[in-house]
Amino acid sequence: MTILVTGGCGYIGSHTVWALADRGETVVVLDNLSTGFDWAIPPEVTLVRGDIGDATLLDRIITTQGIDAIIHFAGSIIVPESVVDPLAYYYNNTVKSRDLMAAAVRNGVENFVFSSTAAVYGNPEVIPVPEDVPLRPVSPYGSSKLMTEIMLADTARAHDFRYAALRYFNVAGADPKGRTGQSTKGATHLIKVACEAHLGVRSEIQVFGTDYDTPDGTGVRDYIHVADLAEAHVLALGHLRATETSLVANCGYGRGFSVLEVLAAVERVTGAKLPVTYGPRRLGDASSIVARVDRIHEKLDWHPQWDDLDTIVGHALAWEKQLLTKNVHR
Ligand SMILES: NC(=O)c1ccc[n+]([C@@H]2O[C@H](COP(=O)([O-])OP(=O)(O)OC[C@H]3O[C@@H](n4cnc5c(N)ncnc54)[C@H](O)[C@@H]3O)[C@@H](O)[C@H]2O)c1
Ligand SMILES: O=c1ccn([C@@H]2O[C@H](COP(=O)(O)OP(=O)(O)O[C@H]3O[C@H](CO)[C@@H](O)[C@H](O)[C@H]3O)[C@@H](O)[C@H]2O)c(=O)[nH]1
Repeated sequence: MTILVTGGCGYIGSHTVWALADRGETVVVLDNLSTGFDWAIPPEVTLVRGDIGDATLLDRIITTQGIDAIIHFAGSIIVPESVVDPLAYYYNNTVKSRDLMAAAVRNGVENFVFSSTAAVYGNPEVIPVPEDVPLRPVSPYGSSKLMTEIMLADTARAHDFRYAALRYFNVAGADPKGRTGQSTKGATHLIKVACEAHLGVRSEIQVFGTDYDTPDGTGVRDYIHVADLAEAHVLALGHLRATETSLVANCGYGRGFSVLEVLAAVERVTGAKLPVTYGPRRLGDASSIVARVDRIHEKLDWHPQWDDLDTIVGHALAWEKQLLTKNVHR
């Protein structure tokens, strides 16, 4: 049984590929390296450089490699970019996910794990937000992922096909063993940007909006360590194989931190003041999103190991220092 991991050279994908390899699973990665890195995965894992929209390539990989499951990370991930160029997001995230699902159905692949997002909730009325509230995304990015979830549910009703849609909240940190991390150039994620600002890779970090309806006026998010998220994928795949039932689950810790609390954690971990400026709200940003997490604990028996903001920041910072010496963006 071989697992096809799309987007496996990216941030979350590479952590999951390492986690699968650590457990002796056989993995094939399909990645077009638009934002991923070939060195981010274990050397023994097969990498096919190509696009998830390439039906011929998908048929060839699935039939020649004996694929029984797909974990689908490949996609475009920047919320404000999706506001500026929505059709690019619907193409890469929605249209091409449809192509990948069609290849799965055509070739009899019955297990499909999908990277969904807290962005499907928009500005939820209930916080922590459970999975079964009405979904009202506030960005094309969130809509592109919701449309994929809808296609997955319809496909599972029509075919021998089951899926896990994992709704990630804010993913941060890096492999505790230092084998991979978030390496994207020009990343927009708060903890990575703050670590870059600390190391002088950026001149400053700007707080986007101080007038939200939150305790300190800045956006609140549920930050989850990427290694715990990778483990959730391993468990979700086990769930699909063992129970043959689909699952939609939030992936977070169930508690929120504001932007200012995160920046304070970075200052605590580094022992240095950050160069902070204050600006307007960013396009497409929700005010506050925190996960309700009963379901993932109950269905997957998930036991997070790294639920601590300072630990997440520490691992992110250690990786950022490695990136400086690797000089990957030269
Ligand atoms: N990072 C987060 O906080 C977060 C939160 C929620 C959901 N997600 C979702 O998780 C998934 C992975 O995100 P990430 O942070 O690792 O991003 P990433 O940009 O590091 O990884 C995406 C990977 O997919 C590849 N890719 C993109 N389009 C492709 C295509 N058409 N064909 C083949 N490969 C393609 C890229 O080269 C890259 O390796 C995405 O689907 C994203 O929407 C991320
Ligand atoms: O330089 C920065 C970067 C971010 N923020 C704020 O920090 C918070 C978190 O922002 P960011 O780290 O960019 O994450 P989100 O915009 O919340 O989106 C992430 O988390 C979503 C799930 O909630 C995923 O779907 C997206 O892919 C992923 O980019 C938000 O309030 C931002 O406004 C700043 O103030 N300054």
